[in-house]
Amino acid sequence: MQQPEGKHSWNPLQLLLGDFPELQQGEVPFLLERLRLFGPVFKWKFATDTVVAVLEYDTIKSLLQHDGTVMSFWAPPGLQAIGSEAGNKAMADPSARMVQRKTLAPGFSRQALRQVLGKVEAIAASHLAQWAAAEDPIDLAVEGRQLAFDFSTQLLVNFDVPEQQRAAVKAKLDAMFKAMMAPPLNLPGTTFRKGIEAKAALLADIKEVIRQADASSGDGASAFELSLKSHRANQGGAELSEDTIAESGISLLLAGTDTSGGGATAALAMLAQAPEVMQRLRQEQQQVIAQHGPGLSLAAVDSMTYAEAVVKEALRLAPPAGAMMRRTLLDLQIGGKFIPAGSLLYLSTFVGSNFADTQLSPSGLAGLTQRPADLAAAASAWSHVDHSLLQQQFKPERWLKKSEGDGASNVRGSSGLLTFGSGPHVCLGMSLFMVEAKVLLALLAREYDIAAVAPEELRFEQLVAAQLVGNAGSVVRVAKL
Ligand code: HEM
Repeated sequence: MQQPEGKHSWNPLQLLLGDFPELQQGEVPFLLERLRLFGPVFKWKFATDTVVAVLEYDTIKSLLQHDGTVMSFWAPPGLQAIGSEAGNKAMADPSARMVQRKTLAPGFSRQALRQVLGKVEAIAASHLAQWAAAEDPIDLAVEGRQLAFDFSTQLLVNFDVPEQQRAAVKAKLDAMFKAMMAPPLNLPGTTFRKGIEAKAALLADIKEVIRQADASSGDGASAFELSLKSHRANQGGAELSEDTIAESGISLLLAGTDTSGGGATAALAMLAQAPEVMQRLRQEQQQVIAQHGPGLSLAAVDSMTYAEAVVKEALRLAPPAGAMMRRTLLDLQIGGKFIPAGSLLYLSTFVGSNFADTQLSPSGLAGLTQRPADLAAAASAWSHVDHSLLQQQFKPERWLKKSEGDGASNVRGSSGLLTFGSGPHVCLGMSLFMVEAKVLLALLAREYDIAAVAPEELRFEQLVAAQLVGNAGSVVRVAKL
């Protein structure tokens, strides 16, 4: 059977600095150009490894349903080197990964969500009030991350960082995040070394939180504490080391902070240039209040189907995690190509999701590959998601059932979003993020208005994850109604 084709070039200097040169041209043109040349399954070079890229929605979705059986998790060397022993074991061994997931799950249950709902509302309300009180327009790229930092530290590990220490704790998380993506060169001054040092300092901070939690009544309601209880129960009462516990808290912070920040930024940025969507959000809130009263109960949040559609649509167009990496455990045939066991897979959920859209092409990616001119046009249009593309593409209705959606097209049903992954390892924090984002949008729609200062400059770059860029483009005003 045919092997996947592909060619690549890479520059060792850039590799040392932690860059992936081909992606610097923009992820979408790069991937779509190779799609044109080699089809939706092809080889390319990701750092020092050869990777098989898979771009097609149905193939990605179906592979993810067999996660842990036909493929296992894979992380860049920097992440492995900075990760914990337990985390690395879980990455390499699918059954250990599943045990880890089951241990964490109680922290993300409905009961856990109900317990943190009041905190979610208080954090969202305080950020909205600060934004509205600001004299100057606010920079969403910064503010979305600040908001996510508060959500993460307070909801995930109950780590209520004093105002004057926030910048320092955030800098530690940022340094760790950068190190995970950098080559693992443990030399003075390297990005990697800075991450190792930041991790040691953060571990000490989190251990202090654990000591305080253990000394208190012990009925804290963070995802971390609930997971910890289940962790201890699974160990049959055996004591876990403080290091293991603290590492687990750090993993939650890493998994949930930048992702949520990117998601919140994307949703707010898109709303800031879509007054008709804000209008519809307000109408939904009037119905929610009529049905559930003014309080934001979990039932009220569940009933916000339009707000949920807005969040999904923002995550489709500007995904905070645009691809997933795996190592194949068996010889596989993917898209007619032979992929031997042990190969690395790069599953582009961004391309998979966006080019499955029937509005873009009647038969999704397959239709595009048959018409090279369309493919070139798509590559150029999607090299970055900007104001004009958002105007055409930002259609939350596509996530509603046909009866609710004013006849708009439906992307592979409302479960079609690939931004949180899919299958046995779908994002564990998905429901928590949805609650955070829906509460934020509900409060925004009820009490405020948001508008971009220069909507035409709004732009998301797609470089593995989507990022809001451009000064004027990321600046918005939030005003009390
Ligand atoms: C917009 C926000 C978020 C996005 C886009 C996102 C995306 C993802 C994706 C794509 C995966 C699958 C990764 C893979 O299998 O390769 C994942 C897994 C995971 N996410 Fe999220 N995430 C978000 C928020 C959160 C939050 C708030 C948490 C809370 C801690 C979280 C915790 C996790 C965990 C623990 C996993 C691993 C699940 C497993 O391995 O079984 N995520 N996330």
